[in-house]
Amino acid sequence: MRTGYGVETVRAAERALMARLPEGALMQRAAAGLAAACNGLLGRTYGARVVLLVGSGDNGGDALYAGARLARRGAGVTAVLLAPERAHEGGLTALRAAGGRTVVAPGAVVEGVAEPVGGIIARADLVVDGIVGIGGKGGLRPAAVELADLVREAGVPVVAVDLPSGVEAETGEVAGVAVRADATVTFGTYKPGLLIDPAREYAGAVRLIDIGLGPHLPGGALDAAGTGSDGSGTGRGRSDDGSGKGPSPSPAVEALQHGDVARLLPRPDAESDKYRRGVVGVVAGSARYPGAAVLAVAGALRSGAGAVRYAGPGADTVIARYPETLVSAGPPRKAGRVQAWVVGPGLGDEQDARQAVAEVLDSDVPLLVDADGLRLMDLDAVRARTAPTVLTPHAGEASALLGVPREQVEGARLASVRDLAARTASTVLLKGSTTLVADPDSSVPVRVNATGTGWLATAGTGDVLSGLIGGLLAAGLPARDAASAGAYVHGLAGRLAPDPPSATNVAGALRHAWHDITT
Ligand SMILES: NC(=O)C1=CN([C@@H]2O[C@H](COP(=O)(O)OP(=O)(O)OC[C@H]3O[C@@H](n4cnc5c(N)ncnc54)[C@H](O)[C@@H]3O)[C@@H](O)[C@H]2O)[C@@H](O)CC1
Ligand SMILES: Nc1ncnc2c1ncn2[C@@H]1O[C@H](COP(=O)(O)OP(=O)(O)O)[C@@H](O)[C@H]1O
Ligand SMILES: [K+]
Repeated sequence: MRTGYGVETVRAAERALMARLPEGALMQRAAAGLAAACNGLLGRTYGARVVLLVGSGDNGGDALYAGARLARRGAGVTAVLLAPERAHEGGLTALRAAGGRTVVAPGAVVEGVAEPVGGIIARADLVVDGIVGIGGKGGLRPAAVELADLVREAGVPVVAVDLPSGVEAETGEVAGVAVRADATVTFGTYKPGLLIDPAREYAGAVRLIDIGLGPHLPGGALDAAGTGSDGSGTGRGRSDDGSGKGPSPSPAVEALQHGDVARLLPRPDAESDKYRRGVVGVVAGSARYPGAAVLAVAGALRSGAGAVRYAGPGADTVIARYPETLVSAGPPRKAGRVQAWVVGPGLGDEQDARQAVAEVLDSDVPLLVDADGLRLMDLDAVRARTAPTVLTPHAGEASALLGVPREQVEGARLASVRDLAARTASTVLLKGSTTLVADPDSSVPVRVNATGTGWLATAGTGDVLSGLIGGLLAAGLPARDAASAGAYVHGLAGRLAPDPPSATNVAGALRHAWHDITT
């Protein structure tokens, strides 16, 4: 499991660790890791031109100490200081002692002459962004914006220290201008902003440097065990990471890895039969959108469930394509027993569709609602359900449910998915550039999916995902595990399918993804 912690949690862990170490030792570990990463990116450090962008906090300190290390290996290092009188003193001394030089940033409010740094940046082989790290508040200040603009115009390689300056560590939001990095060297743990778009996109390739923080982070042992079970960290009433009220007892976000998903995916044993393995019922498709029925069934058939029932107007189309499906043309209540329902893809908005959604909402088995189902569902009925409910909106559907503009959902994905999960008392999977899965209990970490690809943004792939997750629910996975494992397998299938994939290709590639994960 890959975990991301909020700022207060990171700071508390750092305090605990620092209390056991000599003064400055932690920053030296960070700087050593940063310098090693820069050496790797430069290829040849001797004679390379390195520019450090140095803010007034410890993030700048990391950059200065790493710059000193690079200078000792023969790099020509220039530090551009945003606040010369507040720059990290020890770092400045170390850099100067190693032969590095300093200049004052344009826009820096200081006595002395600001030097034109555009040329220095444009000629750099590498820019090290140490403007601001986890201490950043709000959008970048004007002098920092000016530097970020110069770096963007120069188009030179950038490595960000801990985080690209200007992105929100806590949320992945980006308020205004931020530095775009080719790589980010982060310390001790991932931060949510490194895993969630839009910030994730600014970070480039992320490298985690171990500075010994692990044992001081809450929930670390549990996460390392990779149990993936629901309820980790529950019941301890964490304060929300954005509140600044103190560290939380669990990670803010976590991302499943291959091993975690392998442990979650259903596996038949000697006593299995098709009913024990789980039967998933699919209510999808309409005269207008018959393909959605086929695609949702395609996903369900590759989910590891024992059988797939289909109920609705697409029965003939489905059986023609997948003879292994148990089909009926009537309403869900007449389809026979299932262990989970999927409702919504391509359902249209006829009266029959509305009635079908109401019927499955009324059932006492796990339910996934997608697409048209999200428009047709009665919110009170959703909240009143006794069995788990999974909602799978894209940003547009989430914006309609939340009553906010779509851009707001896309700009604040973490807050949006948490809000929707709390309001609907459901597990919510928010689709898009970063797929997030939130539990209705806000103390449970939000799962971030790491496997997707932009190629999945093609018609019908969401239908496949619905069927897949529904099958995992029928096989007995808890809602959060079914949704996040489903997103993982689906994202991997998107990558394994030939470019550019169609939804049918993605459904076909699910078995390759499954094989890749479990063997
Ligand atoms: N605390 C520790 O033990 C360690 C911290 N490390 C580094 O220290 C960083 C955190 O250091 P700090 O707490 O000093 O905070 P930062 O250096 O991240 O930022 C604080 C400084 O940035 C300025 N600032 C805040 N918001 C800004 C904005 N929007 N635009 C421009 N300037 C802004 C503030 O005036 C303040 O001086 C981490 O990100 C990491 O790089 C590492 O050295 C590892 C060890
Ligand atoms: N930019 C993107 N990067 C990665 N995955 C994406 C992106 N945009 C969409 N997706 C994924 O593609 C799928 C599209 O689902 P959806 O929007 O419901 O489409 P449809 O209704 O046509 O099936 C989802 O799995 C979603 O997460
Ligand atoms: K930074």
